[in-house]
Amino acid sequence: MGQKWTPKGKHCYLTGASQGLGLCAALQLVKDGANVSIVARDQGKLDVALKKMEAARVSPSQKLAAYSHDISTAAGAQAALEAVCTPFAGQAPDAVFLCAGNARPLYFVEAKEEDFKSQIGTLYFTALWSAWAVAKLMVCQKVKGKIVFVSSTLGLMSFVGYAPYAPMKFAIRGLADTLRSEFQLYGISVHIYFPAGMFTPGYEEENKVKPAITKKIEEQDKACQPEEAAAVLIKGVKNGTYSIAGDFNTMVFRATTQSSSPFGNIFVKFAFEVIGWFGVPIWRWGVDADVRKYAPEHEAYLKQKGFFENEGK
Ligand SMILES: NC(=O)C1=CN([C@@H]2O[C@H](COP(=O)(O)OP(=O)(O)OC[C@H]3O[C@@H](n4cnc5c(N)ncnc54)[C@H](OP(=O)(O)O)[C@@H]3O)[C@@H](O)[C@H]2O)C=CC1
Ligand SMILES: CCCCCCCCCCCCCCCC(=O)[C@@H](N)CO
Repeated sequence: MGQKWTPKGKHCYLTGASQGLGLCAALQLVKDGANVSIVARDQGKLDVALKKMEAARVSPSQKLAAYSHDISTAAGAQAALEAVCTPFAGQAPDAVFLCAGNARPLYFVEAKEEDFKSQIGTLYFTALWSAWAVAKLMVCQKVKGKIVFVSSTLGLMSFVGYAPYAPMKFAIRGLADTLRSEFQLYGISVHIYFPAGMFTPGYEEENKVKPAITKKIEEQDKACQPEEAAAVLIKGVKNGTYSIAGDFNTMVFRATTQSSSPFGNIFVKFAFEVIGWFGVPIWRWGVDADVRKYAPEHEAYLKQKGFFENEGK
């Protein structure tokens, strides 16, 4: 409390940082003078990312590294953490940013078993297993570090198309709320970030499969550049903010779904809550009407895809 956290000279570990939000956050931490380790799967993208980090370094003594691991399993997350800690003599990182994730927006009845499983893996398990491995190491070594989760506006509300995705972002919030409480036992601080849309490579990918009605609803959310989103995230962590959000809509949904987590200034929270009491139902009436109006077009779409002949299989 009071004093700001400074990344300079600290070891920051970011998952999912070969592109998008994670890479932008990594670059900002490099510019702040931190030692930065990143993990993702694709080696080619990691090589490019590491070059960008090297170009951003502010001191020759900064340790910058990139490792390829699939962290959607407990063993993968453990192996990644061990690799990341090796240049630091096995010492736990000072701050961990859990940015790995991707989105596969699909209609629930059209999604395959693998679609759900893969979203559980890339969204929830990447966060859970890394947080678990890191926390155990921090507790053993008495490192009073930081663990930063990345949820989404869709961790506070949801709508058509996000059945494989939003529940995982809600789950991350449940985990972060629990650990914020529990890790006071060790002096480890927990943060959670709720970004709205960001123009990242992942966003472009998800838009290739995103249902038209989902796209239409999302038009009301102006996506931002990931650099901007990363700046909001890092500022929140530096300030010691538990629940971090950078845009109006997210702040409204957060204020109306606060649960037991800390909310910062009570007057600000109250103002957003009042806006939400009226704004959210009005928004929902409009969206629900759009969804119902879309039903005939959706039925035609399912028919054209042969959904009915295959009995949904
Ligand atoms: N973009 C947006 O509009 C929004 C995004 N978010 C969330 O923010 C986070 C970052 O999103 P964004 O930057 O758009 O995502 P991107 O898809 O652009 O980048 C995701 C990163 O995660 C890595 N990754 C994915 N799965 C794994 C895995 N199993 N093991 C290791 N690394 C993995 C990817 O690399 P590789 O595939 O090579 O492993 C990549 O580096 C995600 O959690 C996302 O859900 C939240 C709200 C909005
Ligand atoms: C008063 C209330 C007004 C409300 C207007 C709300 C508009 C809808 C907001 C939807 C935003 C979704 C962003 C998250 C995207 C995401 O996480 C995925 N795309 C993953 O990458």
